[in-house]
Order: sequence, then structure tokens, then C-alpha cells
Amino acid sequence: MEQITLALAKGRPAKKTITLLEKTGEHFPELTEESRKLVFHNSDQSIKLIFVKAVDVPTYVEKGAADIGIVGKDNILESLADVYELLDLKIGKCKFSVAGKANHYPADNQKLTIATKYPNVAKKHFKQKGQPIEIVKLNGSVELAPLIGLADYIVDIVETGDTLKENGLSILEDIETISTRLIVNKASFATKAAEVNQFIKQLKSALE
Ligand SMILES: Nc1ncnc2c1ncn2[C@@H]1O[C@H](COP(=O)(O)OP(=O)(O)OP(=O)(O)O)[C@@H](O)[C@H]1O
Ligand SMILES: O=P(O)(O)OC[C@H]1O[C@H](OP(=O)(O)OP(=O)(O)O)[C@H](O)[C@@H]1O
Repeated sequence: MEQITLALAKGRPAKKTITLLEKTGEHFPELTEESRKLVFHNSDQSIKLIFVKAVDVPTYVEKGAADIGIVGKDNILESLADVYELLDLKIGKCKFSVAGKANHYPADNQKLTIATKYPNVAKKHFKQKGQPIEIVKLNGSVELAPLIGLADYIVDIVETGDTLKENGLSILEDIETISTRLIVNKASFATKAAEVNQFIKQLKSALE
């Protein structure tokens, strides 16, 4: 059996993903919550685990630097990466929504300014609606943009809705539901079929 490289998103979803991984029966002896290491191996060295910034996971997988990636659907959609998405891990659940100070769009078809961490997702959504937009790409605190007049609306992740509520914003539309997914490099899916399928099988039973 060949070794597979598994890229995990660092940050918010990592803890639940690691718990799930441990449930597959694979043990990573050096992996602890405090560790700052970025590369780990399981006991029989069949899996190399690498920790990558969430937004970079689809790139690692598309380029073949990792055979498998575990990352939020938000990052997969935004990356436009050409990978197979094979499993929904049903964790990290949230959604993409459009929000603003007003709970409706202007009556005319005027160009709207949209602030977001996810320009590709926002462009695709408004293109489908035939709504002209201009994107303001931000890297966080997106809810601030409509409050200070930087944008008319935002496209952002909503989980509990608390951030919107506490900033006086309302949802105009939901775009898509998000959860953590397993993605696979297209070449690896052919050349390491046995290894990849075995890992997916283990994850599926850990999910039951
Ligand atoms: N309430 C939420 N807000 C943001 N992301 C969430 C939420 N709930 C689940 N997620 C998932 O967690 C991922 C974000 O994790 P995290 O915030 O650690 O990453 P990040 O945005 O890359 O972090 P950083 O702030 O370091 O840039 C998202 O890609 C999404 O799939
Ligand atoms: O609906 P809620 O439960 O309030 O969660 C949604 C918020 O969480 C995320 O921000 P994050 O904490 O990642 O901070 P950021 O501003 O750096 O993106 C997201 O961008 C929203 O702002």
C-alpha cells in the first residue's frame, strides 16, 4: 500500500475533524492540541497528515501535494478547484447568505457593492440573478462593511446568526448550505484507488 497525504484545515473545524479521524481507528501518536507541528504520521506510516490553512486545502489537493483534503464547502466553492468531492462529514455546518442593513434589495437594477471574503461565490450568485455588482474583497469582520458605508450588502458565512443580529444586519437570501467535506485529487483517485477508498470507508463507518 502506498502512503496517502491528507490535508486538514487548521482552525475552527480542526478539533471535530481530529476527533472523527481518531474514531477511524487511525492513531497519530504525536498529535496533540498544543502541538505546533504541521506534519504527523499514523502508527504504520500509511497516512501523512498535514495541517494547512483552510483556504489553501483545495489548492494542495488540486495540485496533488495532498491526495485527500478535509475542508469546508465554502473554501471548495471559492477555490474553483478541479477535485472530486466524495463525502459530507456533516460537521462545521453553516451557510452562505446575503445580508444587509435593509432586508430587501433596491427596486431598480442598480449596481450593488458587495463586501465578502468569498468573491467567486458572490460573483456567481449575483450573475445568476442578473444583478450587476462590484466586489470589495475583505479578509474578516465583513459585517462591518455595510455599517460604515463600505458596501451595500455582504456575502458571508452565517452559523448562529448572532454576528448579524448584534450588528443590526438581516438576511436577504440564503445562497448555499455549508459543511465539512472530503475532497480527492483526480489523479490520486486513479493511482491510489485502494488507499483512498479504504480511507473513505473508514471515515464513513466513523460517521455512523
Ligand atoms: N460560524 C462560522 N464562521 C466561520 N466559519 C465557520 C463557521 N462555522 C463553521 N465554519 C467553517 O469553519 C471554517 C473557518 O474556520 P476558521 O475561521 O478557523 O478559518 P479561517 O477563516 O481560515 O480562519 P482565519 O480567521 O485564521 O483566517 C469555514 O471555512 C467554515 O467551513
Ligand atoms: O452566525 P455566527 O454564529 O455569528 O457566525 C458567523 C460569523 O463567524 C465568522 O466569522 P469569524 O469568527 O471566522 O471571524 P472573521 O470576521 O475573522 O471572518 C463569519 O464570517 C461570521 O462573521
